[in-house]
Amino acid sequence: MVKLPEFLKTDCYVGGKWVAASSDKRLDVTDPATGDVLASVPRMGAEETDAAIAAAHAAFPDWSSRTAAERALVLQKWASLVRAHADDLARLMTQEQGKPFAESLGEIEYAASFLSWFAEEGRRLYGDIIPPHRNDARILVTRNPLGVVGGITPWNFPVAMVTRKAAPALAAGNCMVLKPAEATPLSALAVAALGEMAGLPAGVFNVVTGAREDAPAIGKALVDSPLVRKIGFTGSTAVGKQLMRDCAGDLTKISLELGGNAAFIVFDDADIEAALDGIQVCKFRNSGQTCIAANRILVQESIHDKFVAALSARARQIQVGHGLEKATEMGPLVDERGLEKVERLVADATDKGAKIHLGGKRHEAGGTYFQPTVMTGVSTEMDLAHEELFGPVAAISTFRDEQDAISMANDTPYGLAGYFYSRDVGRIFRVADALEVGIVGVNTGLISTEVAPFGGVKESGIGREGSKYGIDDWTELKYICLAGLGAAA
Ligand SMILES: NC(=O)C1=CN([C@@H]2O[C@H](COP(=O)(O)OP(=O)(O)OC[C@H]3O[C@@H](n4cnc5c(N)ncnc54)[C@H](O)[C@@H]3O)[C@@H](O)[C@H]2O)C=CC1
Ligand SMILES: O=C(O)[C@H](O)CS(=O)(=O)O
Repeated sequence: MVKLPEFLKTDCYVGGKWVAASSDKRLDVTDPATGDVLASVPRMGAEETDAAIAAAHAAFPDWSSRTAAERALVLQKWASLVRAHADDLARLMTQEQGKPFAESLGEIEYAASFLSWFAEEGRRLYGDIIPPHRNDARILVTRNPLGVVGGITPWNFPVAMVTRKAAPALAAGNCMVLKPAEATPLSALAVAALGEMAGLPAGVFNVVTGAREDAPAIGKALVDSPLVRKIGFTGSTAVGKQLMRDCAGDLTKISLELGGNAAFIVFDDADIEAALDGIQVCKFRNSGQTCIAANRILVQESIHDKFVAALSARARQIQVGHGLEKATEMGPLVDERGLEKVERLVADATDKGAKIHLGGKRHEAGGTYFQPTVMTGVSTEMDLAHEELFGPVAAISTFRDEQDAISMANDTPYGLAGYFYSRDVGRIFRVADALEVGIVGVNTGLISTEVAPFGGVKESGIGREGSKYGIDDWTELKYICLAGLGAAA
């Protein structure tokens, strides 16, 4: 366990103070690999959330009136502190979320990159001066902060999803109340501690934690408050839709990064070894618990058997274990609920005719570990063709030709990411254009970067995070018609 007291926080961060719940109720945080209790955090609700909103509201005038360069200095300091504490943050993340230490380290750098990136994007929130419609006037357009904003984040990237929301929001001059996932609150509180060390003024960034059953009340307090102008959410499509319905009450803006059902297409002209490398990162990273994971693997008929054999041989080598063990390449699923979902989807598929080539069951290591799994003969009659697996299961189907692959890939209400491997340049442009997604990986399974717009279409979400586009949703335009200036001589 991380032993740096100024770093590991087990109370919530509200108005620049570390506080418990008014009820004193607390939630145990456990290591998914061992079931050991790591620490406990407050179980907050509407009352404490309202207090955090009030603190953010009180902090907004000063924070928003600072220059973008002054805010950037704090965010850059925050980024350097996150990087300076990468090992401890990564160790903490591995213990509360389960991913291998090397993946946690990678996520810490990814998280810091959002702070560095948006520190500078905040300094480029340029407006416009538009040629006026009358000659005694000037037209100005400015981009302004919203005020108090809310963030609700998931457990699968417990540090990067926090900074991917907080960095643009604060860089634009907003003040935030964040609710992290019940499974991984310690990572979010550690990020807040480093923000405090970086010089964030009291109330600019607030973190309220709670159990799963507290989430609706915290969410409702955020959505219903007339002071909260926007909610940024990453998580399941079901919860995202509910939040969007609730935001309609007083038209609170909302951006949604929701579930996916990514197709991973391997054409017969693909570099097979490269495609296998791509599946390694796009299917088995984070034990498959990412919304951009390869949920459906579509392999062209002529290379199917060779590909399945090669993939099974690779998957068989994956070292499963505790994320802090050096040899570990894949950790446990985050909780029993996630494990039962994977078991249900695998059983449904085999009942409907899918064939297991490798794995398919709980791992002999026990706990919430699941075996790296390779299944073939997957069809649209099976639930896992339509539902986010969020597990280390390579579900393979075959396709005849390019049009068949595109139709299968687009046959889903989701539209976050899609991947394909081909070395035919005409096919690359045709398929990239035809996939109904927000993100396309061509000859790669790893698309995550702070410089590119991350987000989905259809039922995978609204808005984009990261990139020069990622700050827009945390700002509002103002048009100023400056008239009475007299006509130019
Ligand atoms: N798109 C993505 O990155 C993610 C997708 N998922 C999908 O969602 C499934 C379930 O995972 P969960 O972690 O349970 O996702 P979830 O959507 O239930 O939780 C995500 C966040 O929303 C909060 N939340 C839950 N219900 C809420 C409510 N009524 N009001 C306000 N906040 C609420 C949770 O406490 C957490 O902080 C996964 O199996 C996966 O399919 C989950 C996490 C991330
Ligand atoms: O940036 C990423 O890699 C994703 O946000 C992680 S997830 O949303 O696919 O889980």
